Amino acid sequence: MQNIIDDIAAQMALMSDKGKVASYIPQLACVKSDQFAMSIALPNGEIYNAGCAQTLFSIQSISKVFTLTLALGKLGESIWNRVGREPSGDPFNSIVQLEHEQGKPRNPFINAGAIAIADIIMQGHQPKETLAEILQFVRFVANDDSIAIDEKVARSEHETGDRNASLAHFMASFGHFQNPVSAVLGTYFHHCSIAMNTMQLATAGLYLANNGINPLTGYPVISAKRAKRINALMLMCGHYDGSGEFAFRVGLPGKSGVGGGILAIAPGKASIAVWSPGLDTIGNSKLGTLALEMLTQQTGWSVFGD
Ligand SMILES: NC(=O)CC[C@H](N)C(=O)O
Repeated sequence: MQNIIDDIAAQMALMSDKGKVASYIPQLACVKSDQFAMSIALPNGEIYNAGCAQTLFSIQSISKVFTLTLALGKLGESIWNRVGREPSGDPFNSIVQLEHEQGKPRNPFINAGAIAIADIIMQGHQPKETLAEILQFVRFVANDDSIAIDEKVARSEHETGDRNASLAHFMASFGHFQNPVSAVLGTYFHHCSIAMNTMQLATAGLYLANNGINPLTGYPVISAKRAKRINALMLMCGHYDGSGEFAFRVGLPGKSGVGGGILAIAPGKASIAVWSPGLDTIGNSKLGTLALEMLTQQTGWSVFGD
């Protein structure tokens, strides 16, 4: 396994087109695009790393996997009254479907869906309390208490968050929100700004690769059925309008973030985190996707077979 990921990292270093770093969140535009990291965590506790696997990056939309898990834990299946379970086929920050579909976002991984999930989790509490709960959960599954929010990124998102504010206000206009829009947005911007490295992220995803149980601690995080369903959503919706392409090339449930990270789950086999900040035109990590494609080709881990 170490040879496989060392080889992938070496090949990535040779790529001339590493994609473009996100610039609509100014703080993310400062990140150097020539960085690459990959970590593969196995349910038996082994972890394999290549590249700058200790460098922290902004997990952005990957946080939506953790907030979805929390929301399901708090409110169970009733969350599906507020958020759908279908791929959107539209960009992550699109507003168009909301008008035709009574303010109900297609899925929990597009921005509108994740903002609705933030509202669901808050249950009348302040953003600070909700964020403490989200962080506590991420630290628990990553088995690492040092994980924190990057306040600079959160502020940067807030200052340039007109599109997300539009989505939130538009949904609120249908009477769906239970908390003030500004508080929901504050929660959303901050959970997107959690900073992690690939080692922490791969470890955090292990419960999804291991039937809902964190193999490092032995704690059941969620039921096996719920883990299966979250993986299904990641496969269908985790890369927005690039989800079909990701399934075609990589063949794993995966969730991308505009910070250049991807969390991919090979059920029963591994949790994989990859980071390379340069993005493709859809907003998914260019080299991250390529690295995962190489990995599934070499390991036969695609859920669709060799
Ligand atoms: N694709 C992403 O990672 C988007 C998340 C980012 N925080 C946003 O709201 O735009």
